[in-house]
Amino acid sequence: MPRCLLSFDQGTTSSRAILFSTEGQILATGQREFTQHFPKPGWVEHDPEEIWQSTLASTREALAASGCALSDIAAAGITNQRETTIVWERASGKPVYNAIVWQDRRTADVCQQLKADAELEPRIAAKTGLLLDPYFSATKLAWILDNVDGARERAERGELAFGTVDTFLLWRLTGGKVHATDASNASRTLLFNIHSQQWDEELLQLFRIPAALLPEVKDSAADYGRVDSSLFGAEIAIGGVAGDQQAALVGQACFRPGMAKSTYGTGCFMVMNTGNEALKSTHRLLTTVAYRINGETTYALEGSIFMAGATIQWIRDGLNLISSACETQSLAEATGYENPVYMVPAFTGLGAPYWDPQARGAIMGLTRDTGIKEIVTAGLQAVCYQTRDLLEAMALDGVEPAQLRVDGGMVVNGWLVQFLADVLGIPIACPKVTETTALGAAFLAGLQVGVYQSLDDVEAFWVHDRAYQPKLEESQRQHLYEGWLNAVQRVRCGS
Ligand SMILES: Nc1ncnc2c1ncn2[C@@H]1O[C@H](COP(=O)(O)OP(=O)(O)O)[C@@H](O)[C@H]1O
Ligand SMILES: O=P(O)(O)OC[C@H](O)CO
Repeated sequence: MPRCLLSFDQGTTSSRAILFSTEGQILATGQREFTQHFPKPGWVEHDPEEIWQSTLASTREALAASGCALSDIAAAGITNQRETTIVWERASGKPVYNAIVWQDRRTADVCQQLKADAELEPRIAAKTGLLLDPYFSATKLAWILDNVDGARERAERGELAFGTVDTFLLWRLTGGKVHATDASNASRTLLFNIHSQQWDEELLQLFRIPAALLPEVKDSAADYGRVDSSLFGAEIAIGGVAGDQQAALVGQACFRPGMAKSTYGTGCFMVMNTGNEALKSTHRLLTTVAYRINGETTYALEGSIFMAGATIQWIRDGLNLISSACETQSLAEATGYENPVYMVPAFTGLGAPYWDPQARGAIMGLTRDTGIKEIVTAGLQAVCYQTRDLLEAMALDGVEPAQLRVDGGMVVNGWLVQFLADVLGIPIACPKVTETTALGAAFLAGLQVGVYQSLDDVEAFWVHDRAYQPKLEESQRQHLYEGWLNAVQRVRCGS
């Protein structure tokens, strides 16, 4: 009986491959960082060939470290940075342009022009659960078709294929045999109707996207073909695909309505399971597909923050105030909660619930005795205040979670997580296995090949590690948060 599951976890800054036991324990990991390209202000690109090579290298590293025979692998799952848009030639598999990354704002003007028709955004939101923002794939895809020589004509002739990163990897892994995505990834494109679960004709026309480009949309646990044997030495069944934040919801075992997780990596993404109801937010959160299994769609509400760990990277690499992210904890401990400095890291505008692409970052409340530690602490606090913004929006939508499960690279910082509990006023739980994104994809793959019969089977594998209880007086919690709201108000440009 095969005893492990392989996960390809293709993130914004690195590609990881993780082998899990069928009980959800990590057996081996491989990881490769790759280059971030910033060709113009507000533009962010990745080289798809580098995404591919780093995926191959990290997988080979994990396979070698695990000592697992390929025949031990029951199935593989793919999870990925979402929205990032790639177009390639069907004949050669060669991309026609770099991947336009989810953070890229080059199509902000296009979105702004479309918003001039006040009825359009609500109509799009009703179909897709999303807003008119450059974050999503549709305007990025249109940009490639309009700016790469001959791309539109070739797309119309059926010579090109579009995909988010899962689809591109699937194409490459299967040797060009499978052009597919899952419903959770499709739901981030602005082209997919989350109610009918189909690509939407009206949206394709609006964004001028030829249907011939599009992949088939499958369940998140489905037959996605097999990894070509030439790549790792034997075929491996691909049984699961999900966008990374939805996969983390699965890896955090948030299977019941009201359960929520928040992932603190480059950005922060808070996702709450809303069951089979596509709950419509009236406070600018996104409605999205959490996962689709056996044709049954589970929906989620999501709040997306663009700058979480990336704020700390900027403090480290842009300002050179620290030499490593882990220094932030002791600096924050030395500063304490009553920090008069507020940082609003709106470097690429503000995401949920403000959706203000024109807002820009600011540091406020500086005095003559402000030093490095206050600025660093303000960076950590900003991540927590932004999470509170999301929680407030969920509460106004009538679905506040009673507890939050957290993961991602930042949650090793105990000060940050305690401050988060204090600012939110709800308990926070960290699991033992924090690679929840990869774990979620592995669970979906295991479900498809019969390692598990249902998601109930994997619930027991979520093992609690640390809990943080809120300790702050309500009045102090409010006082701190009001300082944040005031700071945000000052950087807003309106949207
Ligand atoms: N001790 C720490 N305190 C605060 N932030 C940290 C700490 N360690 C890492 N980080 C931040 O976590 C992020 C990395 O998290 P990770 O989940 O690997 O990101 P991603 O998957 O988006 O590439 C980095 O942006 C880094 O700045
Ligand atoms: O790769 P991450 O972890 O930064 O996640 C990126 C998100 O999927 C973007 O929506």
